[in-house]
Amino acid sequence: MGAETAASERRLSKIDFSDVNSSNPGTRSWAAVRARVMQAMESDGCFEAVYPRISSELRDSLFGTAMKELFALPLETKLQNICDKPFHGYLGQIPYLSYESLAIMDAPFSYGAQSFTSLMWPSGNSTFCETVQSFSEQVMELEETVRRMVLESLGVEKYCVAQTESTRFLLRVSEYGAPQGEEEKKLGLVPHRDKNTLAIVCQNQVDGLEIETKDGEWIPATPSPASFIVIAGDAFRAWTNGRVYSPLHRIVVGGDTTRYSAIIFSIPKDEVVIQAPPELVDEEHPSLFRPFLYNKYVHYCVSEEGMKVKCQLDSYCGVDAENLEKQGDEA
Ligand SMILES: O=C(O)CCC(=O)C(=O)O
Ligand SMILES: [Fe+2]
Repeated sequence: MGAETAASERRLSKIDFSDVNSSNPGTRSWAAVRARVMQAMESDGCFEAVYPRISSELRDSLFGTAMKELFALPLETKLQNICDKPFHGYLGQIPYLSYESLAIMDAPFSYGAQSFTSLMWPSGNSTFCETVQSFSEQVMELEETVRRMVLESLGVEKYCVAQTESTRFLLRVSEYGAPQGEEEKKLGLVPHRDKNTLAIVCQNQVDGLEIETKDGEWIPATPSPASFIVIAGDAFRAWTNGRVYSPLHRIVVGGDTTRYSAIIFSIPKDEVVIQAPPELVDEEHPSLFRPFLYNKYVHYCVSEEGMKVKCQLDSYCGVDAENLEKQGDEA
């Protein structure tokens, strides 16, 4: 990968949520953080959120115990994590990637955490179940805070509750094996854009996530131990009529230490039509995307045709390339 991954001058915005209280969104610190969130979502579709409310003990029990126990299970047990929806089950055994990953649907809720736990450990593992559920529930709060801030910035916060009601939350836990002494860095996950609304990424203290800026520069995410990386996906880009950007990102691993990540994805329910609200479409902001069904879009993305195109959202439902180019020039 060599020069392509050379350290970049640019950094992701680092936004401190310590003084932000989601049950009190009227404060001055809320407004200040909100302005920075919107700016980052427009320019990069991504930022680092400092969020010390999630304790280091909880992170430690997730990364130090729960995930290690999970990935140490026999492959045939992990392979039981199947789902007919793309990206909703076990991923791994891909020859050129040192990557293995499991998806826990509805992890913030006890029924979700419990059904996954009993699939992996039929005789039970209550510590695993509680750790996963409690972590996911707390990260879900950060997701809702970020999403509310974006909607408020755009003057469409009245849609917040309905959007949450048509959202499901999935926790994806992943293990990226270290190249172990090999000099070259290795690809852990291919460049892609997320299809869903938002992803809140937490990692053990091993870096590897890189995000491409609009000008094609790859910037490494180097989150602090109390930070999360927030990444916007295509569904949010479409719903905001292109105000929010959905960046390409990839994982590159090096060194001797295994990287673990735990990501809460907010995902529109299958039957949800993704369509920008009328307030976000006007003369200055012509409609960029045709309305689409979320699950049909995801199936397109994994189809032979969808895998070939550079920007899946534009190809699938972009109104016209001219508007998109204009938007790119203004950015
Ligand atoms: O593991 C990470 O840090 C990010 C992985 C990712 O981009 C994904 O699962 O969509
Ligand atoms: Fe991703």
